[in-house]
Amino acid sequence: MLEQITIIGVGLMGGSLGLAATRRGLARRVVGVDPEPENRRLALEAGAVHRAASRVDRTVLDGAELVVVATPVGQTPAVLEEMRPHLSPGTVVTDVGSTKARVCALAVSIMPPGTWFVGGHPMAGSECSGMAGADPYLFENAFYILTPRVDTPGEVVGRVEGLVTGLGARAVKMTPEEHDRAVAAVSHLPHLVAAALVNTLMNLPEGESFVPLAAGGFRDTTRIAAGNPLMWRDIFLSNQGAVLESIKVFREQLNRLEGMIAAGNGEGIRALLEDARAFRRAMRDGTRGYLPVMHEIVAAVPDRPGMIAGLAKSLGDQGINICDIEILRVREGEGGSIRLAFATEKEQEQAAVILRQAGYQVVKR
Ligand SMILES: NC(=O)c1ccc[n+]([C@@H]2O[C@H](COP(=O)([O-])OP(=O)(O)OC[C@H]3O[C@@H](n4cnc5c(N)ncnc54)[C@H](O)[C@@H]3O)[C@@H](O)[C@H]2O)c1
Ligand SMILES: O=C(O)C(=O)C[C@]1(C(=O)O)C=C[C@@H](O)C=C1
Repeated sequence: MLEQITIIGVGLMGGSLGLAATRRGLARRVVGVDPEPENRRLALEAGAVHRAASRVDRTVLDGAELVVVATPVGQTPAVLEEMRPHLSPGTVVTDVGSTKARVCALAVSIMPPGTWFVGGHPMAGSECSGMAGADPYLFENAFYILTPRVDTPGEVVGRVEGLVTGLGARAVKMTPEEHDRAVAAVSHLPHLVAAALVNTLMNLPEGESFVPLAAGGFRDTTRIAAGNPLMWRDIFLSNQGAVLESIKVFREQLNRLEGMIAAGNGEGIRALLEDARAFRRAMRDGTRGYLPVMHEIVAAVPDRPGMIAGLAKSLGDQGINICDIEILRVREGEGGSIRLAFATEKEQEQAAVILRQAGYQVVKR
């Protein structure tokens, strides 16, 4: 257990980290710094921090073996500068920012001798912001990228890895440049496409009147467009090269599809969609990438009070753990469908049998 972790920026990520760190006993004391009074109040009230301060000074950094910077990436260099005169030798600083090359390069010149900076980025989050959106389970099973320099001592990297595993996440190491190219494709491009989808709808002459018709497709592809604009502005600007490279490839894909639709090239469209489907399905099946394997069923249930509790109890009584649950559709007063996910195929099969025996209509996915 560490003596003290100090978190600079107790918003969604910093607050979630504080909640997980205090609940899991990762440090004797967690100190938070945030200029927003509401975030400090909520962080203290929720037990994410033991002490909250409005600005960085010696008192918040003294005794901290680990400092986590969880501010928008545009603020991180200024925060490191602010901390610099107060950092004692041996202190390890990490961050949770979504881009790494720029901040890691700047940190080399800002960090005083005897102190260390190890870049970090949890691949988990949400479209919420501030302490109000914080979640103690946010890091559970998430991949957490670390970008240590080659000359960083093993015990320094080990201290940050200890935090990562302590939070329930899984550490993956790469260079800041590899990180930025990868997240440009898997996170930054999807965000800007989601924003462009929403703005496309709003810019159609009758776009607003179409909104009530939007179903799962629009909802699933645009959830992230509700994210914090200032945070995302900083991300795009601090990963300009890799984001522009991803946009170029995306534009080529869009042009190809446009050309095929204009030419009535049905075979070309089918082949292109076939490729996308095969790749996306392989991701869900866990044969590709980092998405956890999920074994799902969809149960049709009547719309009655206590229905979800009853369903969960039938499975819980048989020792079956539900990993994920989602209400897909509801017809008021009649019924709806619920998606349940399990860690193993065996549990999926057992759950389907139990729920069918209990009278539910069940399909495996
Ligand atoms: N939101 C996500 O899904 C997500 C996921 C992974 C990483 N990140 C990264 O995590 C970082 C924080 O994002 P977030 O979603 O928690 O944002 P947030 O807006 O919820 O939290 C940021 C916090 O930093 C505080 N802050 C701003 N300037 C500060 C300063 N100079 N000193 C101290 N505190 C300051 C703000 O008051 C706010 O509470 C960003 O760098 C972001 O790129 C976000
Ligand atoms: O909203 C989510 O579900 C996220 O995980 C957010 C998300 C992402 O693009 O996947 C957003 C920014 C990050 O830096 C990491 C994660």
